[in-house]
Amino acid sequence: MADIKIKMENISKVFETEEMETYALKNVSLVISTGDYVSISGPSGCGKSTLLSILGLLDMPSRGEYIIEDMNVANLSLDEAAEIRCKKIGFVFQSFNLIDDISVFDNVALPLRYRSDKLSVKEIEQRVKNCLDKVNMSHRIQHKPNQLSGGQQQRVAIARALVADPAILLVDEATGNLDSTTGDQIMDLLDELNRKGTTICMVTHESQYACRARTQLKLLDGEISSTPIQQESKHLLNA
Ligand SMILES: Nc1ncnc2c1ncn2[C@@H]1O[C@H](COP(=O)(O)OP(=O)(O)OP(=O)(O)O)[C@@H](O)[C@H]1O
Repeated sequence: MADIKIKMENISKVFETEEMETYALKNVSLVISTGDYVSISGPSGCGKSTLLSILGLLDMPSRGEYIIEDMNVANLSLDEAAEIRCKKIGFVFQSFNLIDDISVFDNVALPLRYRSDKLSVKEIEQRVKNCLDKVNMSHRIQHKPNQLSGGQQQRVAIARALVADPAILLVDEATGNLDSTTGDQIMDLLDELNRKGTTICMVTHESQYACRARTQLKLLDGEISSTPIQQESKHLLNA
């Protein structure tokens, strides 16, 4: 049986104000195994961002179980969540969120420098170079982000997301700021990273990208509305 990276059971998220309760997620259950490639799609307001925020420990569920690599993470304090997020989650956003004042090298090194367990300078250098190789950006290591094209900036952002060797890469509309050709190239890169072993969970509203994923989840009104095109493996939903 494949290694389970992520397991959610009956995750619900309710946003409460004095006047009303909004159920953004209702009893969502899913399993993501090592090497999976999962897409999450659905109409505006169906809960995609909420699910990604909870997967990425940016927000906590109201109810339910959330396990990352055997660790129960459903009820962490903000500080605990930040520490685990740093080590276990790689994020790629629509806006590349790179820092323009520092080099590509330093942007990619950032997640390693903010960890509580410090790595040696040499190890940081090796990891950064290795990740820039993976995304074909080694030739721009001393450039600043604003000297790069949009597609190149997204490649650097992907390298930064991979540098801490996370359990999973969470991708939020990675192609939203790119023209279609560059967007396709970024998707090709994600496909390649997945073929080489990176576990990916991606939110997209583009059906031609969603269907590249092996497991395609559709959300509707906070619930998983369709089971994936099921493979022989363990991407079981609502188990
Ligand atoms: N902070 C909040 N307070 C109250 N309701 C919220 C809050 N955040 C999200 N919601 C509600 O939760 C539901 C899911 O929102 P979410 O942002 O996850 O949807 P989405 O699928 O990502 O939408 P989009 O594709 O438009 O970005 C929506 O009905 C939204 O109005």
